[in-house]
Amino acid sequence: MPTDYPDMAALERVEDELRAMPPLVFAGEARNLKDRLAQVEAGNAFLLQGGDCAESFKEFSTDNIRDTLRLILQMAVVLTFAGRKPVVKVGRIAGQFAKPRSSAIEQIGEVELPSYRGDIINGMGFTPEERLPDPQRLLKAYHQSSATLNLLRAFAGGGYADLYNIHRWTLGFAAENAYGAKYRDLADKISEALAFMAAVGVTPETHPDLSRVEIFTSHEALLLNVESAMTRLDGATGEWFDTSAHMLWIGERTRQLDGAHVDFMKGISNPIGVKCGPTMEPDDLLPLIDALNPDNIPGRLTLIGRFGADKVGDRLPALMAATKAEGKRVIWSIDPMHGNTLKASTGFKTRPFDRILGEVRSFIDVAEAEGVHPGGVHLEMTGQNVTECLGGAQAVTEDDLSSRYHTHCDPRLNADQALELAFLVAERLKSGRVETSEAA
Ligand SMILES: O=C[C@H](O)[C@H](O)COP(=O)(O)O
Ligand SMILES: C=C(OP(=O)(O)O)C(=O)O
Ligand SMILES: [Mn+2]
Repeated sequence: MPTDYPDMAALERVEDELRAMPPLVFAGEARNLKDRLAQVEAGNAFLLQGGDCAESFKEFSTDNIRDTLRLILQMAVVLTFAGRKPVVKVGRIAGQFAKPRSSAIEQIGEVELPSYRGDIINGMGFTPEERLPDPQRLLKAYHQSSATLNLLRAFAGGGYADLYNIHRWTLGFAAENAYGAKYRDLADKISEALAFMAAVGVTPETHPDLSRVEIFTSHEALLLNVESAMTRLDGATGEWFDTSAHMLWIGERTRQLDGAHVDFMKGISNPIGVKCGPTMEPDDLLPLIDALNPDNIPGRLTLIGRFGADKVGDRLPALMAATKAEGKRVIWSIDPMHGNTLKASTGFKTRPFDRILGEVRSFIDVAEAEGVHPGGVHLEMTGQNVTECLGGAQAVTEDDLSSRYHTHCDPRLNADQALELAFLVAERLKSGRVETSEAA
């Protein structure tokens, strides 16, 4: 529970308001996601989870939401085509506002101020006023999440995500480079396949799923006062659901077995994730799994490794071997972002694309060696043409970082880099296709 609001009574009033707000998602939708994730656990599908590190009030716009969705759709098409498996699409979106920070204090020169903790708590500007927690921000984040979700639902079901529109998704800056061209080739092949299917009678009229997609939302369940205020009883089943998102995850800094975050997540029935960092041992992981998924329900629990390209090969095998040996029905996914952050000589927080890719590759290697399905990727990315991560086909350099560095917290892959990563993962999934489906 945050205690550093200047007016705690005002915070409590806002929490009461949130308790009275309509849910952002329904229990049935969260259950649907759990079913889709059970297919990932069984090795029959792949999880693509991605979006901003930190959503912000400033970057809230129709274009940003559309471009993030477009990128997710493009990546999903690439992964589906290669892997021949459905891709479960989960955005870090419509609620991903709160940030855990390494340090409670930020110092610039002689001045020390409380750190920025995400727009849902305080402001990014380096002034005492901005850094003061303001409860009204909780309501602003709720309403922004609601509008974001509304637009996502409209795009997902109202024609934009129609596979017959696949060529329209190529519009945008990513269209002009090597991976844009590769994407256009793929889109051509899919259009041909759709034309063939239409000729044999499979059309959106007979198969409405061809013209809509399922997109789910997720964020880190960091602010337990907010998550509790959004938790509702599902009358149909008597289960509690956190209705702020379909899926919630526990961050690397708050995954203590006897901690409040684990305790909260035990009580909700949404599908959940846990970040697994380089200090985690099998003896930490197994009790955590028992606490969070005591009935071993497939689709309930996703383990999101985030070790660093240099550590994943050392740290992951024992964890994967333990979950396999103990028959734990969990999904293994990889977040190749948070273990690969460094400070550029110019002072910007950044991540080299080759390390990000390296961690994904090692993850797939380890999973194959352990006979485990490499179930998914968890990415910080944006549909915008930002310069936050180094490298990629467009070779963003340290000097380029300052030109379009817009993130409110961690460096994100831009649309080019994310699409490139999807193609490279797709190639690996393609080559592992036979073994993976046998293992499933
Ligand atoms: O998104 C994750 C964390 O909030 C972030 O990596 C912490 O960054 P910091 O080390 O700059 O606080
Ligand atoms: C805080 C995050 O990651 P982690 O908990 O893995 O550091 C995040 O996903 O933004
Ligand atoms: Mn982050």
